[in-house]
Amino acid sequence: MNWGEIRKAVLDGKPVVLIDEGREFEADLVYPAEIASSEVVNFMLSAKGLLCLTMDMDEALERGFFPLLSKEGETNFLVPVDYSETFTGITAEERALTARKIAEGLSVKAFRYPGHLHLLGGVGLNRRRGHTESSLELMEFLGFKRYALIVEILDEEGDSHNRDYALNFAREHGLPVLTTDDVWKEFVRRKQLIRVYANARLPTRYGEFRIIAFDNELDFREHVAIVKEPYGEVPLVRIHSKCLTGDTLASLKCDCGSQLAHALMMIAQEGGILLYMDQEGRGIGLKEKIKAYELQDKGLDTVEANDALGHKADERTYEAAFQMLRALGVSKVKLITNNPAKAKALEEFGIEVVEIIPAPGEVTEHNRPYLRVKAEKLGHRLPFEV
Ligand SMILES: Nc1nc2c(ncn2[C@@H]2O[C@H](COP(=O)(O)OP(=O)(O)OP(=O)(O)O)[C@@H](O)[C@H]2O)c(=O)[nH]1
Ligand SMILES: [Mg+2]
Ligand SMILES: [Mg+2]
Ligand SMILES: [Zn+2]
Repeated sequence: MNWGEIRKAVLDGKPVVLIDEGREFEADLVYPAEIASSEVVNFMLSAKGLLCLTMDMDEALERGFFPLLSKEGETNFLVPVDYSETFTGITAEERALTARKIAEGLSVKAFRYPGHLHLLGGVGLNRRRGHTESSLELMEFLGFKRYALIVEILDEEGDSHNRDYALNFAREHGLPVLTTDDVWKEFVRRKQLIRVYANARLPTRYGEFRIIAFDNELDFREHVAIVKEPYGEVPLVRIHSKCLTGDTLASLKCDCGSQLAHALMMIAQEGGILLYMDQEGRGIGLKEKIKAYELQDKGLDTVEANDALGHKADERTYEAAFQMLRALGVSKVKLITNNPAKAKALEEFGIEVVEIIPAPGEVTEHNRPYLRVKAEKLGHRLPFEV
């Protein structure tokens, strides 16, 4: 279903089933508060979770609603309310009325508290990837105000983490289904949160570049671009993940340092862009990478070591790389990589990968087993024998 079709279903009284795949595996029903009706609220209550109204936290505070203490990253509840002209506030009809009144933008003075409609404050999908934040973006994508009613779907046993039950529930009632990942991807496409902050000359051994730093409200990390102009309509692009040991300390355990040098040389000659991504250790961070090295010293390979530490083999994502390219006005690339996942990720966001150019790295006695594992387990296409 596209956004227009989902909007139609919603206007028809069908809440969206929003599945939190990968995070909590929870499914919530989500519905625009501004058009909440007695019927829809009554139906949502049949899902058995906690019916809440979500709104942007900043706005909730401005309007005088009271936040409850919550730990960093946890659900941000506010004191529940009833619209002042309700009787008890508990009925489906009265909760729907309270929801619509909140969506009208009335201040806290128009409500009694504590009441029967729980409130959740969203802190922005870039800061927290929960149902609360996702529901608010979803409202916006569907053309509604940023207030949603949400409720978890519990199964026969009362469990909230039953994906099949939720899908069945959706089918039975003809409800649209989305994942929080769908919402996140659309968010990344629609909202440009990375902007050029500084652009300076950077002469190097490989040639004369410019280095570009960004204001990054998407993942808040310090990625940079090293650019050689002119780079034309379809620039040569290398997305290089940080490797302190390989890039800076000349480690021979991996091929990163030599790949970086090679890419910079190519870009110096032809023009292009190197995105230097703050994604140390395939996204697990330096400390964890060194822990993984410790396990590799004991005989595990790079994938097994990540696994033993409870990490995915590769935890990188490329939303930031995509938005950096967009900030630089690039929509088509010739990508220097052996890793098909990078090309696939860019294409998902609408960047056209016109050509994939192999990224040769130096093979040493120390990195040969590592490169073999990357080819065998991580799908890398190596332009040389290992
Ligand atoms: N977790 C973990 N990360 C590693 C290990 N060895 C190298 N890395 C990291 O792997 C990443 C390699 O980045 P890239 O060279 O950009 O990516 P790639 O997947 O090799 O893909 P291409 O080089 O483009 O073919 C860097 O972040 C390194 O820090 C290891 O043994 N364990
Ligand atoms: Mg939840
Ligand atoms: Mg590499
Ligand atoms: Zn490396």
